[in-house]
Amino acid sequence: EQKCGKVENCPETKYRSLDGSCNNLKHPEWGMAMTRFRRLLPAEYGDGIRSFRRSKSGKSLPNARKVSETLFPLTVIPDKDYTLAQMQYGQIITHDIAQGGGLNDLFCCTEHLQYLNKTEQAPNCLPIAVPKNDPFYSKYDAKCISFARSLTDRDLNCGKENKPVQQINKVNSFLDLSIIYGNNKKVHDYMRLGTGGLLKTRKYKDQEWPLQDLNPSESCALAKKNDTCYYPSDPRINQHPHLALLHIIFYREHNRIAKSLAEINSHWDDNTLFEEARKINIAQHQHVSYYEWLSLFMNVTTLREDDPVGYVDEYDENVDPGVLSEHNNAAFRIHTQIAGQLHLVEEDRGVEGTLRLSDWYLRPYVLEERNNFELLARGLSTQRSMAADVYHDKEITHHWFRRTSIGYDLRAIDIQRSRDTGVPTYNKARALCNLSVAASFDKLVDIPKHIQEKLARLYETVDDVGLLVGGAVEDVPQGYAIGPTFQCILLIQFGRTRAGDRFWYERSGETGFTLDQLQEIRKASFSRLICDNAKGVKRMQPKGFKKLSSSNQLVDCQFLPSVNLSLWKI
Ligand code: HEM
Repeated sequence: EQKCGKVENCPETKYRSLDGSCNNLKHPEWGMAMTRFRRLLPAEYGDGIRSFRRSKSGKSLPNARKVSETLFPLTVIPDKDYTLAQMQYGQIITHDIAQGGGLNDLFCCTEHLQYLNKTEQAPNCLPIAVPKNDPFYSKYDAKCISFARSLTDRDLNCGKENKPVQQINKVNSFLDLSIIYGNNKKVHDYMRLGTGGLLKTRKYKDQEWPLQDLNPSESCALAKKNDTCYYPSDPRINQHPHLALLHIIFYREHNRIAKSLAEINSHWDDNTLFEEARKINIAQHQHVSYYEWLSLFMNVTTLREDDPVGYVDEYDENVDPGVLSEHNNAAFRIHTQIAGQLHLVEEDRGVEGTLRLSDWYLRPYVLEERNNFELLARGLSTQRSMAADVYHDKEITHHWFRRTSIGYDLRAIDIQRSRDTGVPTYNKARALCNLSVAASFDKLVDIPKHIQEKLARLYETVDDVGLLVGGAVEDVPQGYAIGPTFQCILLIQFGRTRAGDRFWYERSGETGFTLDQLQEIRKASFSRLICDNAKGVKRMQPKGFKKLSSSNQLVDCQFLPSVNLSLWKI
């Protein structure tokens, strides 16, 4: 059954599948959608199988909301170098390779975080307090818990009963723009126009927009019935305006490439045009992700050389690209750089207005009003992201989904989610990374003293601190966005994501490009993507993830390197 990743036969094709199956011909299920997250370390559950991790002495760990409030206070400090685009591209990468959420019975408890300030304890739902007399309790608790209970270990764990539960990644683990193309045929086919290699789009104000979701439900909190909400090629597309904006950039980029290819190769049929455009779109995205984004973010010299010329053939069929739980449920949950106010920025880079993030969760239609799309696109690459530190914006730690509920704390959800998913302790991850293991709070060498003291007040022993919490409070070395433990995990993950992808864009052979084409792909940049797909943006700085400066000044879009598609002429 697909859920457990069984693939019978792999078709012969030079293009990627949608669900990631058959990328690896020896292990066709590796990296496939609806298969289990991988682990570096054994899961740590309270009962060894599925319940929240507990303290070493067997007690509940400190309340997640309390941990969030104590360790991740509210302050707005802009980053010195990065633009908000740097943060936003990170969310695109995350969504491209992982979608977790809950399939184990404690997931529902995480949903109750909004009640954390109340004191009564919910049965079956230990660390979360939900008042029984609250209407939400019966609605959610009963529904959730009974759903969860109806799942057997078999459902949860691909038939491996009585083994520690492993959560399922609903999307494929490859960096392949599945957020745009879908992870399954049904979604994919719905979006294909069937001619010219194009994706279906809606024309409005002389621009192309994604299809409207005709049955919007939980994925959208519409103000008025007919307001636009986008068809969920990825269910998270509507989450907030900047995320939807980058989705649209990639949609338009696909059609832009397909139209050019159709002019160059008029004999190509719909499918060839579609697959070749998809392949180029994905290649550019992989290039921006690794060379422009990841290299900014952390020291990737151990991951690859800076500026390769020629092919990079590192594919290894023994490398499993499946997303790691330690990555998805701890190290990569980098929510500290999120900004609560989104600037609307004019062509001269003056700020014309601001959108409050929590006003616009699940209301993407704001992009289509006035010229907001362009104003927000410029804002993304002009406004600075929040600093990579312990401080978080209250839009995310108090008001997440404020308009549809009383407001969640995303950081508390992260903390709870990592306990849900059996993520191991900080010390165990440090040992795995060959970093020092602390015998007491004051021996946490990468964590500042004042935070060591807070940890000591929250936890019984240093061995109770989870990877997500310990890693997120480490000192961040100058020029990086995360501390050494998270860097170690990300290096493992992104090393596997590349070396485990048979279709990696820098490879030679029939899945790759000609050398000349590859050198063209290497001209792709975030700024060029914006220039080509946000019509009203006429000037961008070459490095869109970095703030404007004397060495990164605005230039006319035409002067930014671009990929010459005429090299695809056959
Ligand atoms: C405005 C920006 C962002 C918002 C509003 C946001 C919000 C969220 C939400 C609501 C979740 C689900 C939490 C749960 O139920 O477990 C989540 C998960 C996650 N986020 Fe973010 N996030 C943002 C940016 C980022 C960035 C920049 C990164 C990394 C660089 C990131 C990494 C992750 C990861 C790895 C997950 C787990 C994914 C999954 O399993 O589905 N997020 N985020």
